[in-house]
Amino acid sequence: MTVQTNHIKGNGRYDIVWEDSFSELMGQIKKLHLKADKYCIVADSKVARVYLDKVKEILEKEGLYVTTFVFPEGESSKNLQTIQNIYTHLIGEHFDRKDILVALGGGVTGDLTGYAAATYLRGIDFISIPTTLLAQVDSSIGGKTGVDFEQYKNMVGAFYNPRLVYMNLSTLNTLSNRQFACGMGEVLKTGLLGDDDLYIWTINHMYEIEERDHEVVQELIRRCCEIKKHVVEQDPEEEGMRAVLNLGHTIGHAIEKLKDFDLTHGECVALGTVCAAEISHKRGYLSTEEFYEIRDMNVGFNLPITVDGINPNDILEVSRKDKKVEHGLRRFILLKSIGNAVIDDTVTDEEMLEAFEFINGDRIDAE
Ligand SMILES: NC(=O)c1ccc[n+]([C@@H]2O[C@H](COP(=O)([O-])OP(=O)(O)OC[C@H]3O[C@@H](n4cnc5c(N)ncnc54)[C@H](O)[C@@H]3O)[C@@H](O)[C@H]2O)c1
Ligand SMILES: O=C(O)C(=O)C[C@@H](O)[C@H](O)[C@H](O)COP(=O)(O)O
Ligand SMILES: [Zn+2]
Repeated sequence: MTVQTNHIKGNGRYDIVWEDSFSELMGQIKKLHLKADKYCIVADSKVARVYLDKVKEILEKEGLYVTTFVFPEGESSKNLQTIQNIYTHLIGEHFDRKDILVALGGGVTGDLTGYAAATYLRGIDFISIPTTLLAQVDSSIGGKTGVDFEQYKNMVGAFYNPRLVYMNLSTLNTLSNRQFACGMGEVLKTGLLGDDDLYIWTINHMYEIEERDHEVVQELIRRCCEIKKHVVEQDPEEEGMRAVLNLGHTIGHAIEKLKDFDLTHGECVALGTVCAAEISHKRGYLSTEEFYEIRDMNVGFNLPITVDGINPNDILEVSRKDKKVEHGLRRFILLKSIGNAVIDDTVTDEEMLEAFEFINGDRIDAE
């Protein structure tokens, strides 16, 4: 599948390749006719232990010079300090504008590597090898790169596309159940915002997904990629409708920050999606059955339905600093129906507080 986003600075066109091993990686890279002398593979400490040597060996077999940059795993590394460390490494290795970064890992690695690629020497090429479900269904596509700043999510970044997205689906075999569930948070979001058929198909295949049935997971990833491609090709730099991909993220990002990144991104998105569905239900867009089904799907896919230790007023405060705030108004993503998300800037503080109460574990525990 090829993503075509012509008017993004950098490279707007790239192939997304799904394979079950790394065996086709070099062939795909050769197709790009890159003029690089050097490759730097960026990976977090956990992914490095499992996959770094394999990918390095594949590149080195072609006589390429390969260096590696490994950072401590986790969201707490997604910051400007790690970006600076990448620059220092690249300068030390004399990387020039023809040389290549390779993001090997999950969304954190992709966001960091993409941003380093967008900014080092005003932009060098990068290749993405996503290894988490979340990265394969969402973050490796669409060119959003960046880092957190003062723990505010993705506050600094750039739209910058890779030259190639190479998915080796067998890497999911080593993913923990919690990280697999994290990816499911974005999968459920994707169906809800853009494809009711995918949403229903996902529910109907809950058992096979839980078992990580190869065929089913492969189809799941392809379908999510199709939807994301469709959205980002229409609005590559989020001037309008791309914001629907942010379903669940207004409250989700606030929870992520307020919980000091103890919850995964996908868990927070899943909680935020319940809140968005609650507001959509109160407004009469979703039926009571639809709302409760959305909430209960979190349970079905090992995602939370409550969070504790958060002052609801802090949700309001943090979400006022959301990137989607325009002219002081929060832009919220609501569900007009299953599979049809809309941007709405009329959601009030009261609606948000009421929705949060639905997932507020402190309140629910006290009952
Ligand atoms: N750019 C985008 O469009 C976009 C979209 C969605 C999310 N994101 C960002 O992505 C990040 C979340 O991504 P994530 O959930 O992949 O987190 P992550 O990159 O931190 O990976 C999660 C964990 O899984 C481990 N891991 C990765 N691949 C593995 C494998 N194959 N086997 C075993 N362990 C493996 C990692 O070491 C890490 O501990 C957040 O920062 C979020 O903001 C970005
Ligand atoms: O690609 C997009 O656009 C998305 O919104 C996908 C989200 O899942 C992702 O978490 C993204 O990083 C959020 O973007 P942000 O601009 O709200 O930080
Ligand atoms: Zn997300």
